[in-house]
Amino acid sequence: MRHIKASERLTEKKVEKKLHAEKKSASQDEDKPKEPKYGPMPTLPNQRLWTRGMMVGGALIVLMFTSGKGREVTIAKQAETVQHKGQHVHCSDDYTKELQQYAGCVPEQCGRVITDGLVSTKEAKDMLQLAKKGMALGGSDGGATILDLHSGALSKGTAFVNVYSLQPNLLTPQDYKLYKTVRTKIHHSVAHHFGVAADLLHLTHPTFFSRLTDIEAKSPNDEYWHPHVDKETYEAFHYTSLLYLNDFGEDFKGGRFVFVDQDHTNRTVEPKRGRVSMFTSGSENLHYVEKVSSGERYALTVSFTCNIEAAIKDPATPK
Ligand SMILES: O=C(O)CCC(=O)C(=O)O
Ligand SMILES: [Fe+2]
Repeated sequence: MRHIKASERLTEKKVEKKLHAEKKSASQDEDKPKEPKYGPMPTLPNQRLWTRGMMVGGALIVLMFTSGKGREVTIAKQAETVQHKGQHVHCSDDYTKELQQYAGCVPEQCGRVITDGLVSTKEAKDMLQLAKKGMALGGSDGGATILDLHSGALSKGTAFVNVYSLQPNLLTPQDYKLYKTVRTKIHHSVAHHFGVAADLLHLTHPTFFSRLTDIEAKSPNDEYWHPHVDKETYEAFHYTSLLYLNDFGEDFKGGRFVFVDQDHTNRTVEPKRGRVSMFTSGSENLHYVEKVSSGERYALTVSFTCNIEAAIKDPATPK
């Protein structure tokens, strides 16, 4: 067992409190008690009550079978500014095996947090330019182009090329600096919100820029809209974060991020430039991205692990 320092304990307590408070306010938002609209219910003779009850019950059953859709809640709209808005979600069993091995790092409190303002609009704009510069050297034939500045992988046609082989001096010293500044901010924010000491958390593969469009998929890599669990795709993942680089509804249509929750509720995040979404990577956070219907949607996926063997380094100037 790792000995948790008193100061860390305090931080964890605070985070726990914060997540509780956020959960409370989130559910309060969603389930505000309504004033009775039509005044008190009239009292009815027993028989009529029965018939009424049967009718209402029947209608409910029909509704359940015909709608089958559950409800939708928006966690963060593009037009609003949110600060650490999120929910607690009961952790899945996905981490049980690792709890001892990576004590103090593996999620024990699961959920998601969305925050604007951590990454400035200027930083997000500059990151977008960086993504565009790299992607100009390739691009998928289908709807999803990815650029991984750690490995150099870039979609081209229906396969991948290495941007550093194509252009060794692609990134300027300012580019490296910007990338590192932004990813360090996200790193500390993930650590803080999930109550983990930042040095126990490591950046992992794949961490990449994405550009999503409405172009028809040409390879399985282009099919970005399937519901999935990040930890099932990449075992080392413990925390996933996303930085959105442009705006839903303005730069592109469709492309909202959707958490598919066990309570038959889809909880949606609308991408907004500079918005960061962080969540635990297990099956408590099943999610998908809606198909983009027009425009180009840019984001950066930043992935974290507790397993130092799966750690990757920041991109650095070639020697
Ligand atoms: O771009 C997004 O909003 C999410 C992408 C995603 O689900 C992923 O990279 O695993
Ligand atoms: Fe994902």
